[in-house]
Amino acid sequence: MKLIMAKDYQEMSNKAADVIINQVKEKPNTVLGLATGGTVIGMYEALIQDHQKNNTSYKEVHSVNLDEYVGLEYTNQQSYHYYMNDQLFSHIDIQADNVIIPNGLAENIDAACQEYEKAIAELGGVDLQILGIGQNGHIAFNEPGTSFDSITHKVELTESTRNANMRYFDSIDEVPTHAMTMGISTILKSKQILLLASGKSKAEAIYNFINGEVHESNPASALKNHPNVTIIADEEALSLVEDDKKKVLS
Ligand SMILES: N[C@@H]1[C@@H](O)[C@H](O)[C@@H](COP(=O)(O)O)O[C@@H]1O
Repeated sequence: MKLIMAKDYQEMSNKAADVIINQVKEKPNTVLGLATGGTVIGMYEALIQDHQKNNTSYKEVHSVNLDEYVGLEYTNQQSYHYYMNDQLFSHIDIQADNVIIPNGLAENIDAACQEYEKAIAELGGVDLQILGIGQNGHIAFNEPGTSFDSITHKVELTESTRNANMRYFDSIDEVPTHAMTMGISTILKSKQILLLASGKSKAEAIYNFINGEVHESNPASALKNHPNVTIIADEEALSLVEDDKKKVLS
């Protein structure tokens, strides 16, 4: 596991964008695994700026997203379909047909989960997966206690996650109770993983991830079993991690 330290949110975002840009330049038909949430917005902004300035092209890129709420219309601004179009896809030259996001509106969610897993496999797997981390260590919507063997599945969101995500909704009642998410084993199949964290609210999760043992009570800890993981975190997110630990990892 490698650690790239950043001063603040902006620097974290720029460094993460650079990893993606280099990947896409090296392999134009890259399969990108994308995330939603507040953490990655600055990274998407940096990608858009680079696309406008340097013409980095996403024409041959395929993307798969980590998760989606169950039951939210795609026109709902809080759906991850809406988010991805709004924050990234409508600003770059990625082709609509090359984008897949879990179908949280499917009549049969279990079947849709299986299809999603198959669709990722048919693309040859994810080359570079971007991840945020929840305050309770969740990755995508894999909450504490999720099996490390899990594949794409439907989950009931914990109160802690619904509360953390409430800031995007008008009230807690509007926050969906369920989501569809790539499983932990789906995520671990990615060839390279980039985990981003910014701010004090993530300090404990990052400390537990770096120092804690590998255990299903901490979903992020599964990443320690992966051969190619890079954390990009800012000073606040790293504020609880000991200096020697940071040195060893960077
Ligand atoms: N499902 C998403 C995750 O994919 C995201 O990484 C995490 C952190 O979100 P944020 O970046 O807004 O802190 O929580 C959300 O619930």
